[in-house]
Amino acid sequence: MSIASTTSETSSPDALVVNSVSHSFGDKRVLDDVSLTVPRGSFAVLLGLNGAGKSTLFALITRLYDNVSGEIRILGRDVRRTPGAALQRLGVVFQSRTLDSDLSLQQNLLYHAALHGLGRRDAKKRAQEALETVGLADRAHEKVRNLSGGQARRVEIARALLHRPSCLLLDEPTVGLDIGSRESVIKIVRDLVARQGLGVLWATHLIDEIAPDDCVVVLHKGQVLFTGQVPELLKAAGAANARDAFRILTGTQSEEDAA
Ligand SMILES: Nc1ncnc2c1ncn2[C@@H]1O[C@H](COP(=O)(O)OP(=O)(O)OP(=O)(O)O)[C@@H](O)[C@H]1O
Repeated sequence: MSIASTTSETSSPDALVVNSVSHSFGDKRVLDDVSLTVPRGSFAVLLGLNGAGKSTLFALITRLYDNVSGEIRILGRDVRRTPGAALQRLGVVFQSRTLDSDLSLQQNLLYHAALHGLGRRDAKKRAQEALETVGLADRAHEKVRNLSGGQARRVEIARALLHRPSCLLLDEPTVGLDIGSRESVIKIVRDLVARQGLGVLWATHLIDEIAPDDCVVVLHKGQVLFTGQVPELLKAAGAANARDAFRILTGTQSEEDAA
């Protein structure tokens, strides 16, 4: 990840650019001049404790809230000026579960595809492909309520891929999952980056989800404290491992601060 942001539209724009974005709820400033860039084909980790501002940033990127300051671009398209074109290139897995448990996996996906204006036949084909990508094609006609938490997350990833986005946002996608399910979800997303060149922004408070060559953005109390790869993080903090580096940078001490 580069700190320098691509603010103009180019022939090969970054998957996501957030440039000098701030946000307040009333008097409370929860994001303060936040900038980050996720190039295509890269896995970027937005690392922050509860309350750091990760979900608020996601709400601004997805236009749930309006960014009144700064600039957000998806594949070069400004989300405020050209929201349709920008959001068309974005897939999102939100923190809270949003599948209909009384519908089958395929029905959940077809419903979402219809919202994106996909025709029925195309939607069925894409739904099958997306379920194959997450290893659940053989469960397409089962009800979501029969799935484990990790499997349901994988369906949400499949759903986020239906309209073939170039940028994928995932907000704490592994919370509440056991170790095996977490690993499977992370692997699916890393494979999407490696094989399909998606740019991924993965928000988490779990330091052990970071791989050495990931781009890491440390967000703390609404401010970006660090942007770069793990070796630079260790160097910047003078620490032996990422957990210690995070604690030093954020001034947090206790074990439970960053799991
Ligand atoms: N709608 C809101 N109104 C007022 N304050 C809010 C609102 N949403 C979030 N906040 C506050 O903004 C700050 C950032 O919250 P946010 O949910 O973005 O953090 P987070 O990093 O996603 O943490 P978590 O994982 O716990 O959701 C917190 O102090 C939170 O209490």
